[in-house]
Amino acid sequence: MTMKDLRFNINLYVIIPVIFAGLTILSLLSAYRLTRFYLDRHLPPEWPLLAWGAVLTTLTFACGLLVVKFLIAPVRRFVDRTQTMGVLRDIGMENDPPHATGDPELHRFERVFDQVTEILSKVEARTLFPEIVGQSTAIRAVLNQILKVAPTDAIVLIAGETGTGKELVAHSIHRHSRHQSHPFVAMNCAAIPEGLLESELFGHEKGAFTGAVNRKPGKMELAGAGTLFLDEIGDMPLETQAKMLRALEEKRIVRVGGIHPITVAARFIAATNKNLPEMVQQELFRQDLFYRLNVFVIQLPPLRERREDIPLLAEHLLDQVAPEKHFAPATMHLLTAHAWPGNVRELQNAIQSAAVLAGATIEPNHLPSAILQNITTPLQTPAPPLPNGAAALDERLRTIEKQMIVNALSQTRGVQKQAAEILGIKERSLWHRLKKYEIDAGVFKR
Ligand SMILES: Nc1ncnc2c1ncn2[C@@H]1O[C@H](COP(=O)(O)OP(=O)(O)OP(=O)(O)O)[C@@H](O)[C@H]1O
Repeated sequence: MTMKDLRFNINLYVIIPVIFAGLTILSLLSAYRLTRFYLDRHLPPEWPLLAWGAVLTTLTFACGLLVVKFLIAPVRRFVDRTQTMGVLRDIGMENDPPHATGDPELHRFERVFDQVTEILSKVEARTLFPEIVGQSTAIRAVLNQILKVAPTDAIVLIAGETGTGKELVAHSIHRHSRHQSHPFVAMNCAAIPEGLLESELFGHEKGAFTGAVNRKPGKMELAGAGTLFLDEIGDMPLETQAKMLRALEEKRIVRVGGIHPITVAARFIAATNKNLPEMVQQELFRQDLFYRLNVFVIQLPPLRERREDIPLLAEHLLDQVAPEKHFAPATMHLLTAHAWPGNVRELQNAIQSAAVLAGATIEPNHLPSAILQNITTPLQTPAPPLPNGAAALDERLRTIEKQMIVNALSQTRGVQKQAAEILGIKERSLWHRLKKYEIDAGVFKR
């Protein structure tokens, strides 16, 4: 805290109580003097005292108003200005629950402050983690966890389905840690043949086994004082797990075929898409290693549980491969509705291939067939924002109807007869609706 802040605090916290205490003392003294004055002259002091009391009450009331005005005015100015900026959601008080009590103005302040804090936290996340795209609550919680754990040396276990961004998160932890100026070394335990895993991890001496023609440092050594990211740790064989545990506990390793211990300075981050507790129960994963790894767990949510991130991610991923292209609204609806079992990686691949096929606009028929066939939640597709909170029911129904038609046509790859059957309407009726909504069934044909 600077000296200036300190002076401001002392001023506010001392001056206001001093003003009111001073007013009370003055009132007491003047009332005492007034009573004495009248009693000394054998006159009744009641009426003069009452009049004096009224003057003092008005004075104190005015002082209170001034203080409140002095304190509230800048807050109100700030709130008014932010409300006209348009970045805040409409905070109409009509949405307040009927039992809401208290000053509506304070309610308004509270809501604006909440939204401003939310926006600032998004801005902070964007600045600190430009590589991690997403504004869902789940992703923001993950970013907070990264910020918390990165400066510590704690082992981190990142759990999540394939393609959810585990390696990306491990990288971000490294970038925000004291190890950032040292290497980030990643090793996928599932991608290395069982017999070679130990030598990859700990290194080997020349002649340690057939083919070991030279001494080779392992990933732990290569990471130095950096970060070692062990992906798919659930696929590590039990024997290697025992050695890994020892390395984590003793912070020392011995190369395969070697005798000299080497100190390990790297920070460990592990990731898995398997259910490790279940594997422990089935004795496929060592319990002691699991406890050692299970210190700080970051659970990455699958994409289908944070659908609000899909449009952002899709735009970001398209920007990386074809910034001049854009999505047709129907394509974005389909992307948002898909279940994405392969998560962000699947989305990335879908966008890459669609960008190759498409011209300036990516239409539904440019998407991989799995996305067109595998529509799981047609009605959960978010409707485009409506013009105002009290938008007509008709408009909402039109949007839902249009989405259902688009989804049905996507499923049937533009075959109107089948689409009409899915929708439970006559083909003629579908034809009329296509005309009404200006939907070109041809774009769904592949
Ligand atoms: N939130 C995100 N923002 C931007 N890109 C992302 C995000 N999440 C994942 N990606 C991208 O998706 C791809 C897959 O991510 P990553 O390799 O980190 O997933 P993973 O969970 O480690 O996958 P696996 O389990 O298959 O190893 C990467 O290209 C990554 O950059």
